[in-house]
Amino acid sequence: MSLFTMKNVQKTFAHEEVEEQILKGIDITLPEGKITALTGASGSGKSILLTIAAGLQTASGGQISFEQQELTSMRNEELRQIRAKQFGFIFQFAHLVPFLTVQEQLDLMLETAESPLSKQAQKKEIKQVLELIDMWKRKDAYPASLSGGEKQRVAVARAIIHSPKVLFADEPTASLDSKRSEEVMQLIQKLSKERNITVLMVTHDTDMLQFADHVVEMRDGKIVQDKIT
Ligand SMILES: Nc1ncnc2c1ncn2[C@@H]1O[C@H](COP(=O)(O)OP(=O)(O)OP(=O)(O)O)[C@@H](O)[C@H]1O
Repeated sequence: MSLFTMKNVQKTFAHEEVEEQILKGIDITLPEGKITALTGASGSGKSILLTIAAGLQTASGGQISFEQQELTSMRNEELRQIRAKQFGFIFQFAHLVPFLTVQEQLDLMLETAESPLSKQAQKKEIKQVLELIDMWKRKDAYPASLSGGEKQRVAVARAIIHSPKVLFADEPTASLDSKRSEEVMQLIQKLSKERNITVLMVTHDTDMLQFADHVVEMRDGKIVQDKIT
């Protein structure tokens, strides 16, 4: 049994009397501990699929299973617990909390995820992760004083500090230049390998596909290519 699978996922939106099918039966299995990139033309349904997979939006049909649990038939509270503890999120913009320091951003994440670690172990983990992303020296800095690349590195650290099993990333490099984009992707790749995190990432940037182990191309709400690289 795979860690995370989607079967015949559908999404329909109703505009006035007309129904529009945005996702037309998507089947994807995420290889465990690897990076799956979801790519394809604008409007093909990539972001909708990512938000549905992450339990942030409901599907109109189909099944999504994580560790043999059916996310699509789960109650809201159960789903919220899984999202908070087992999933991590990165978006196009870092969305750091402006009045918290770098270190406090990670503290807050551990608290939100109800980390089972002792306070001392949490401190150690934060230090280790900030060293890993080369931001320990900026631990007391506020987001306003960080560069775009630094902010996104902190966002990556925040997304994995609670050791999620699955990381969902929606265009994580879209706000960065090509050098910073590569740095952020190298970081995601390294963390995914070291911590056995399964990653589902939406990207329209073909240069970022070199970091993926599995590439799924979408067109018009369907999968047109599914390739393990
Ligand atoms: N709430 C909604 N109601 C109706 N249609 C929607 C809604 N949300 C998204 N859509 C439509 O669903 C389609 C797929 O959107 P989605 O954001 O998933 O595309 P995408 O492949 O991620 O595109 P991009 O690369 O431009 O971000 C689009 O045509 C969009 O307009």
